[in-house]
Amino acid sequence: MTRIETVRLRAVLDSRGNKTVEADVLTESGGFGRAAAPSGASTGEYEAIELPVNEAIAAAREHAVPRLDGRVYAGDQREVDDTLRAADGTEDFSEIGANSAVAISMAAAKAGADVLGAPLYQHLGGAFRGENFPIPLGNVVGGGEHAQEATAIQEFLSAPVGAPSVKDAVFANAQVHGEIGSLLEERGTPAAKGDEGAWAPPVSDAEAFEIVEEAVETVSDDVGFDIKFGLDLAAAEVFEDGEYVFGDEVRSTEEQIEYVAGLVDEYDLAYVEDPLDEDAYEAFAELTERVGDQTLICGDDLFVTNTERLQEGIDVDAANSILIKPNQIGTLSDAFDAIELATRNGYETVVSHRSGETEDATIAHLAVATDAPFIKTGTVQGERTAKLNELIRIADEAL
Ligand SMILES: C=C(OP(=O)(O)O)C(=O)O
Ligand SMILES: [Mg+2]
Repeated sequence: MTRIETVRLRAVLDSRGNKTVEADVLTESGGFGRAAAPSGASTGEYEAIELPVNEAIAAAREHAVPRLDGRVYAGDQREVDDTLRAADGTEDFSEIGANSAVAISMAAAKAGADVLGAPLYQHLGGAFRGENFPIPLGNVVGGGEHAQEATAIQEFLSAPVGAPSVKDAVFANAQVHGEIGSLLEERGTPAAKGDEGAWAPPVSDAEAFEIVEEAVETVSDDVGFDIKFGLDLAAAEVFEDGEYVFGDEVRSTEEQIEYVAGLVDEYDLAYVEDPLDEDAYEAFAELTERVGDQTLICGDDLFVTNTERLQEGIDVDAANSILIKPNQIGTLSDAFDAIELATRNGYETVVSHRSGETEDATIAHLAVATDAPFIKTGTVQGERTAKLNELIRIADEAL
């Protein structure tokens, strides 16, 4: 049986060198699951609360663990996650921390899968899961909150939309990353890397567009399938007193809509995340009305994986896509609910990492389990390749 015997919590390192929560779930029959919480830097105002790690662990040990040990089945994800919510008692996990909650939720899912002898994506997706694989959106150039002295736009994302397989797509993104490294070297532009492993060169956004466009064209020609690119503008981070301040460029809301619509046309962008502020439902709707049939307009800080905020967006046609980050909302069940609501309403889902990550690969399984058309989980660097390589293994049935 999958009844939880013990939940263990500890602090481990994330990719930024910060502490994060890791959970082990052991079941009475010897099942085992381990998972760690990721952590954002450009966090949305409406996200569930990440507590300081020692506080989150102490609070979860006091309030959640006694309700789980010996009482709840790890294989019953809803029961695990309802128990976490009941133990917390707040809307936003401010008592036990969304970092403790999501680590326990994901570890329980893995323990449930272990007892069943099934891969995690199979346990989460069930027998009638579809057979699609997500297209990986790979961060290749970036700045914003993820790197100093780099682009004002947070992420330029390679989007290998024509790749014949997930493996081809993953390798193509890495090739685009490598090509950009060569282009920067040719230009004599020194470039560090940002938190997610993307190049973080000291260039303007306009220059970055030219470099990324050239790289995706070169690699697309080489591999023989279509590669586009997209953006995460993370606009809420630069919205100040009613204006969008991207480096030296300051724009009103109408100007920002005009600017982004122009970029979609000029670069045939496949994907545009958070082009406007996290409260700007109407402005989002205006942009979606203009270019939503040409590209994905995706809400990250806008929706924060929260069904209530997503429903508000659906009501006004604010976007046509949602980013899914389990730690934004606190449990896998909540993330599933957001995916289901999105899918029912014709929104595309993009399962996503955070800028602070660990080797945990749960999101690769979540994307496959839910038939998500996209996954955003970086391009290179160990904590990113952990998810990408897991996707390749899933496709290869090699788990
Ligand atoms: C992954 C992102 O960054 P962070 O985790 O810093 O929110 C994002 O904004 O989509
Ligand atoms: Mg984002």
